[in-house]
Amino acid sequence: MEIVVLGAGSVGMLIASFLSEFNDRVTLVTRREEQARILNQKGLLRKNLDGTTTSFKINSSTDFPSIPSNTLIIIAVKYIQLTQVYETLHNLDPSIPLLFLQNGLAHLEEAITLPQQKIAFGSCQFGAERENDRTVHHRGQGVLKIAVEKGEVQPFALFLESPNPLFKVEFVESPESMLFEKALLNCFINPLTSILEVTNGVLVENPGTYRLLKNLYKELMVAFPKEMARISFDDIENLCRRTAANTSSMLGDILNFRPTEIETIVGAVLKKAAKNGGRLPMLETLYLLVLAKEGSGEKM
Ligand SMILES: NC(=O)C1=CN([C@@H]2O[C@H](COP(=O)(O)OP(=O)(O)OC[C@H]3O[C@@H](n4cnc5c(N)ncnc54)[C@H](OP(=O)(O)O)[C@@H]3O)[C@@H](O)[C@H]2O)C=CC1
Ligand SMILES: CC(C)(CO)C(=O)C(=O)O
Repeated sequence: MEIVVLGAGSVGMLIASFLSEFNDRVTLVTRREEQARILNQKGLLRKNLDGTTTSFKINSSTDFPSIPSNTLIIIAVKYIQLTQVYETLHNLDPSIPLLFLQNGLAHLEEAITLPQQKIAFGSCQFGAERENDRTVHHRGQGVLKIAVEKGEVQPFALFLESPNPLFKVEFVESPESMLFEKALLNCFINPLTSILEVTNGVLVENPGTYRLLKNLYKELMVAFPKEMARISFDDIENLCRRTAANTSSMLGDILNFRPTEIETIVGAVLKKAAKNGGRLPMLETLYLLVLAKEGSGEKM
C-alpha cells in the first residue's frame, strides 16, 4: 500500500520514519519546496530514544503524487493548518482512506464532512520534536491510538505490521472518547509547559508544578467524573515522564511565534464543561495565560 504523510513536522517525520521501516512507498508531502528538496537529497534522520540515529531514504514533494486508490493519507499538520488541507482532500478520490493525527476536538466534526468513505482519527501519546527540515527526535515512547469513524479498519491495519516495539499501535472504538481523553491529558501538559517554557518532565519534577497538576486533576475530576475515571493521576505522571525531554507541541508553537492549538484543546474542554454547568477556574486561568502569551509575541 502507498502511504502519503501530509505535513513533515515533528509528528509527520516521526511517523514517516517508523512506516519506512516496513514500507518503501512512503511519501512525505511538505509545504515548502526547500524541505522537499533536502529530504529527497539527504534523506530523513530519526534520533532514537537510545541516542542512536537512523537514516531513511524518503520521497518528498510539495504536491500530492498521483494517488492510486490503495493509498493511505495521514494528515499530520496542526489543526490551524487543516482548512487549506481540507480543500485538497475534498478533490481526491472518495475511496482513499484518511487518518487525522491532530490533538484537540474541533477537527472531528469537520473531517467527517469530507467525501472520503474511510476516515479514522489518531491520538499520539508519544513525543516528537523536529530539529530541522530532515531531522526528528523521538522524544518518548507511547502508543498511537486509532479509532475508525467511517468505513472499516482494514486500510488502517497496516500500522500493525510495524516490526519496531517502540512504535505501538492500538485500535479503540470511539473517536470522540479517544480524542476527548487525549484533550484532557493535553490540558495537564500543554498549557503549563507553554507558560513556563519547560519540557514535559519538569512538570512532575518541580514540586510547585506537581501540586498544580494534582489540583488540576481534582478540578477536572469534578467536572468530568465519567471521563476522568478512565485517567488516573499515574497516567498523567507517566505521560510526563515518558515524554520528559519533549517540547510539547504547544510550547513549540509559542517558541516559534506561531498560533497555538489552545482553542481546539483547552478551549474545547472548557466549552464542554460549561455546557454541563461546570466551571474550571484553574484550567481557565491556564487557557487565558496561553492566549495572553500567544498574542504577546510581536509586541515584545
Ligand atoms: N509534537 C508532538 O510531540 C505531538 C504532536 N501532536 C499533534 O500532532 C499535530 C502535528 O503537530 P506537530 O507535528 O508537532 O506540528 P509541526 O508544526 O511540527 O508540523 C506541522 C507541519 O505541517 C506542515 N504544513 C502546514 N501546512 C501544510 C500544508 N498545507 N501542506 C503540507 N504541509 C503543511 C508544516 O510545514 P512548515 O514547517 O513549512 O510550516 C509543518 O512541517 C498537532 O495537532 C499536535 O497537537 C500530538 C502528539 C504529540
Ligand atoms: C503527548 C504530548 C503531551 C507530547 O508532548 C503531546 O500531545 C503534545 O506535545 O502535544
